[in-house]
Amino acid sequence: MSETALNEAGPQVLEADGIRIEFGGRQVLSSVYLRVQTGQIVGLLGRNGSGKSVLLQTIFGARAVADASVRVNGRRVVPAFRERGLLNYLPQEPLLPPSLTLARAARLLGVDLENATARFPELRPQFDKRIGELSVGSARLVQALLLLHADTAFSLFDEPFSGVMPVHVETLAEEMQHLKQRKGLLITDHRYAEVLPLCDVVYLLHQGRLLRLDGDVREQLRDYGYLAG
Ligand SMILES: Nc1ncnc2c1ncn2[C@@H]1O[C@H](COP(=O)(O)OP(=O)(O)OP(=O)(O)O)[C@@H](O)[C@H]1O
Repeated sequence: MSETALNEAGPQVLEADGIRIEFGGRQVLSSVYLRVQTGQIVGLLGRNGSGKSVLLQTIFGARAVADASVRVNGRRVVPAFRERGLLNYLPQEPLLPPSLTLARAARLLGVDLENATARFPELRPQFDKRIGELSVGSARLVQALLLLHADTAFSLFDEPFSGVMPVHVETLAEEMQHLKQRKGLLITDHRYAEVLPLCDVVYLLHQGRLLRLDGDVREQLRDYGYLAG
């Protein structure tokens, strides 16, 4: 296991701080602060276009932002993806090349495919298939599972449940719940009914500000117009 993921001294804390982004004079993120630690699942909700993907890209380091501070245990790590074993990121778009077989993709990511798919017997006959040959939902599921099982302290997931059938969404959610014993997960997905029960902390991006929701989360989601009233 990598040095970052294996820390007997206590949880790893990933923080993003002072993230400000504007496009064409429109402030999408204004001075956002977000925290996730190993052992936690953190949910990031927000209306379409509120800036969830932009925030994940910025934390990962795929989007350069002036003055953005991303820290692990207080140490600045920008771009974070360069830090070995720190984090991986499932974008909204397909991540892995369609020409790779599942088996090869797993090997490249250092993941034991048998173990990663143990709860999904339907995937077993597909190990030698190329990712491009899988159905859209199966490809999404496989990519989420591989990143979840990869040896990083954190995983950032942008819509991991998108296109995945309900029975697999439930099992993937259970898998996330199980894997958080050794990781911190930051998840954004509009399937809030599946996301909310998973989360230790819920943030809502609303008009450029990131609000940490405590108390009756659903009521606040209604108040801010994310859910119908
Ligand atoms: N490169 C860019 N140039 C201009 N505007 C951009 C760019 N990238 C993102 N935006 C804008 O930033 C805003 C936030 O986009 P983002 O994709 O982060 O939203 P989101 O919350 O993930 O939305 P969704 O729920 O629809 O996935 C949107 O208004 C989008 O149009």
